[in-house]
Amino acid sequence: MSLSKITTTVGTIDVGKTRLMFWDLGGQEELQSLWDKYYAESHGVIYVIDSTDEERLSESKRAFGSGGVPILVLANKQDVETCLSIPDIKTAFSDCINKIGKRDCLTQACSALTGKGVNEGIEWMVKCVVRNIHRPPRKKDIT
Ligand SMILES: Nc1nc2c(ncn2[C@@H]2O[C@H](COP(=O)(O)OP(=O)(O)OP(=O)(O)O)[C@@H](O)[C@H]2O)c(=O)[nH]1
Repeated sequence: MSLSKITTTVGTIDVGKTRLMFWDLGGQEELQSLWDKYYAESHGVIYVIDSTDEERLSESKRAFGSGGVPILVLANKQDVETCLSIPDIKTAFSDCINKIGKRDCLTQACSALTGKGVNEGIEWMVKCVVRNIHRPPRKKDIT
């Protein structure tokens, strides 16, 4: 595999007094073994789902990791008329309930094209992370 496929991009966003650092992890199956290393140091996980691609939903489901940090599912491309609705997506993910467990989880409709719904999702994540400040990620588990 070429190195450029593994490299992750990092971005930072300040929301009030909170600074969020993002790692963009590739979704390809051969990269998924690396995810656990990132999960172990993360305070939250955001899954960006393509709401127009029903076939790849099952792929996203397989990628759903277990753990204790909040999960934001951003159902992207909601501007496309034929997209899956939020109830459809929630139904598709209903068998992931065991992996979600007791942690916070939100499925938020959004469109990267128009920007709609993105802020709502990020603000929700900030609230969860700040509230969990005494519940840090599983850093000790890193091998
Ligand atoms: N209509 C619509 N198109 C979108 C939206 N978000 C992304 N796209 C389009 O979907 C295509 C893929 O977008 P990318 O941002 O390259 O997706 P990606 O998952 O980051 O792709 P990788 O480069 O493989 O990681 C592009 O043609 C985008 O313009 C959206 O909210 N609405």
